[in-house]
Amino acid sequence: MSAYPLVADLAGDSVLVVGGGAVAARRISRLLEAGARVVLVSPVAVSDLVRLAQDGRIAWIRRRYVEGDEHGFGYVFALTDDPEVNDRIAGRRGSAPTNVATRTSRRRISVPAVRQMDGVTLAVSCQPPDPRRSRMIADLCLSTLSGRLSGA
Ligand SMILES: C[C@@]1(CC(=O)O)C2=NC(=C\c3[nH]c(c(CCC(=O)O)c3CC(=O)O)Cc3[nH]c(c(CC(=O)O)c3CCC(=O)O)/C=C3\N/C(=C\2)[C@@H](CCC(=O)O)[C@]3(C)CC(=O)O)/[C@H]1CCC(=O)O
Ligand SMILES: NC(=O)c1ccc[n+]([C@@H]2O[C@H](COP(=O)([O-])OP(=O)(O)OC[C@H]3O[C@@H](n4cnc5c(N)ncnc54)[C@H](O)[C@@H]3O)[C@@H](O)[C@H]2O)c1
Repeated sequence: MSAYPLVADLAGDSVLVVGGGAVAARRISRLLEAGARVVLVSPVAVSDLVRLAQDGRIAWIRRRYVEGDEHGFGYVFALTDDPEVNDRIAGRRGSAPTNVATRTSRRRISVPAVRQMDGVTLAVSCQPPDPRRSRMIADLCLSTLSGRLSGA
């Protein structure tokens, strides 16, 4: 894939996240910071997500994904540990841009390694995906820029 980077304004947008593991917790934390309304579909969730649901910060539908759940959402995150389920969600005809956590040819949007400081967002992504390299480069950029950004 030749990537086309975008910066999205998700404030007030409804986003569906399927799967409630560590990857979902990471994605949802950033989605909430961006002001998105998160609906989680998952039979089980990690403790951070259970707490967010208890506090009313996300809506948690406590069951497995059912075909059609993605209807009406602007963005979808298929983050279960079952690549077949994730691919099925991403492959639905007419569905919203979908992020897939497992290896796939159906990932329409990708999540970069992100670092933020002084109102600047750094986002690093590799094609093909190489999360460790992305993380390493993002950290390197951050330490290089540290203390040098204000006023720049
Ligand atoms: C940057 C970061 C952002 C984030 O996730 O928040 C991120 N992965 C992170 C961590 C991480 N990822 C993985 C591990 C486990 C061990 C390891 O390998 O180290 C860990 C470590 C951990 O979890 O701690 C394994 C893994 N990742 C992907 C696959 C499937 C594949 O390769 O297709 C597999 C194998 C799964 C399998 O076995 O099936 C795919 C993707 N991971 C991406 C992003 C996107 C491409 C980024 C790029 O452009 O390079 C993409 C395409 C997903 C997407 O877009 O959703 C974050 C660093 C956080 C930071 O420091 O900022
Ligand atoms: N993209 C990335 O950055 C990245 C990083 C690490 C791991 N991974 C891969 O992504 C997947 C998810 O990682 P994780 O650590 O969050 O996994 P996890 O096993 O902790 O969580 C998976 C979640 O999916 C839920 N689930 C399973 N089947 C479901 C279904 N049919 N409908 C709804 N929910 C369902 C489970 O209840 C669980 O909450 C793993 O397969 C892992 O290999 C991706």
